[in-house]
Amino acid sequence: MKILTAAQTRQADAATLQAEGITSAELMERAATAFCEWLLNRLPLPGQRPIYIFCGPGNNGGDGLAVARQLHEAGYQPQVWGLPAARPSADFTLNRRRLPTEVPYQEVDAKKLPPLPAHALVIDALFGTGLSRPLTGAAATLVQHLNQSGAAIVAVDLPSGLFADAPQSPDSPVVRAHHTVSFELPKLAFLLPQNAEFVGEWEVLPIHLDSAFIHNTSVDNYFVDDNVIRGRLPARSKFSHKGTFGHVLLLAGSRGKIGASVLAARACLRGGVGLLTVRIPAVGYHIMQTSAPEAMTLADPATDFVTELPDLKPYAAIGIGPGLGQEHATCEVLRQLLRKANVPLVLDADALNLLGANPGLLPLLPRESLLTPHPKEFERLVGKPARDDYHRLEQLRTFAREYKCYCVLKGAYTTLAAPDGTLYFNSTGNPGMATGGSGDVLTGLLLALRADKRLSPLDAALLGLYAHGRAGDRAAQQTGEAGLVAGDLVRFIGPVLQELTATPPRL
Ligand SMILES: NC(=O)C1=CN([C@@H]2O[C@H](COP(=O)(O)OP(=O)(O)OC[C@H]3O[C@@H](n4cnc5c(N)ncnc54)[C@H](O)[C@@H]3O)[C@@H](O)[C@H]2O)[C@@H](O)CC1
Ligand SMILES: [K+]
Repeated sequence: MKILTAAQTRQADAATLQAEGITSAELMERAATAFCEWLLNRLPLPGQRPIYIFCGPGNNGGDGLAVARQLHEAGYQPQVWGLPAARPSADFTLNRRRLPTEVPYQEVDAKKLPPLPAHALVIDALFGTGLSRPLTGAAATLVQHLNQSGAAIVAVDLPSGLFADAPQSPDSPVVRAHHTVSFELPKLAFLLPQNAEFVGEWEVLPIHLDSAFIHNTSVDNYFVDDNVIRGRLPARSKFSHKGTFGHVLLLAGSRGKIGASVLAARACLRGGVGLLTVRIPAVGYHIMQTSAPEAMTLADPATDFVTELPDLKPYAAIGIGPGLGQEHATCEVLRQLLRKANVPLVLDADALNLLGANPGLLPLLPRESLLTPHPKEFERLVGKPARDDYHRLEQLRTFAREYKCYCVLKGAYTTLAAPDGTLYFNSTGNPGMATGGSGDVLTGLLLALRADKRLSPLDAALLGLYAHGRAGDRAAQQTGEAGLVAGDLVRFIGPVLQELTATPPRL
């Protein structure tokens, strides 16, 4: 799914009007109808809960007025409050006129704001994608009033005061919505941790914007949901053999962190790899042999950490990092690997910390390497903290472009940057996955998929991130979020990959 900017959304609206020969008021009616359907499925019967609709002067306010009319038609009695405005939009004015006389419309007086009972439902239709500057004056006072009311707030399209795709100034108030109900495509603002307190739960309802326009519009950001991923994993041919799915090497583990290498190895095996060899310090030899008997184990001559790079010839892809430690000798192994490898690399955890501590190694990264830092590891990689979440995304884009790599920033809506700077936001996963070892599982899974020659590097990465999150969602259904441990994810990798596999066309 594409993520459009506010400007592109306006163009999509215009393209839809032209392609369908409809008026902007008709498109507004479609948005209001979709919103009301969503709301009516959740509202108690009329009369049980007071509904207040706050409307701004533009088309977001126009949506609010159309919603008020439709709720009235459904038997509800909303109160409508409008911000005083010198030049309301044409569709605002039209819908203001269409508002039945039984629906009270009052202008907001910043000095005498309406009292809002805590059990009220507030619909925030003050500002949407047309917000052009931080809120001040009556609008700012009203937003603060709504936030302090304790009422449940549903925002139409965007919480008012929030920009769709840019940071807001820290002193501008923003509506703290419990739900944000938007149209057609998600907005970048919904995906950033710094906006979570304003956006709440979000939903995108289809209003059938012109699909040809959306198809032909190039974007910097994508949202990766089930529709994007399902069927991306090709079905296995009846005649495939273990060579088809590649022989991979995993360099991992150090004394006290052998578990990380075991989790990555198990995930790699469940990810469908043909053969797996693990390079591990001698202390982990027996542990690996008993915990993951399907893997071949190459013990390092050193007891506690990896000090020697094995012959790389047999391998279709190589992973390095889980539990590796940051010894000097291990850093030399990484340096040699970066110099010698001519197959896809997956780098995680201590391999990234070593890169961060030795930035001279970064230019050695082979093209299309896949790196999987969490925000702290990413900060070490780029050497400076981000000002905010938007800045971090730009750092991520720049990093991927500069080193021609795929770089994953782990977290809610884990974000993949491709070498061309495009960002892909993953939609699966839950807070239960914020637990030790879940990154090791991701590394193993990505390594298996990266070795699968049938998948492009982009598809391997997108599929791996999506499947990892979905395995986490399945696991959490059984264990609860708090009870989830990384090993639980491994059990669900197989079934989830099966669900995402392409099915042959029906006869
Ligand atoms: N494709 C879609 O998503 C559709 C969007 N529609 C709605 O249209 C909205 C966009 O409408 P508009 O472009 O009219 O924009 P808005 O309604 O978001 O706001 C624009 C108005 O607010 C004023 N304004 C901007 N910043 C301000 C500030 N800080 N303080 C005070 N006034 C400020 C502008 O001067 C203008 O009058 C969307 O958010 C959505 O709700 C729907 O009506 C139809 C379909
Ligand atoms: K709004």
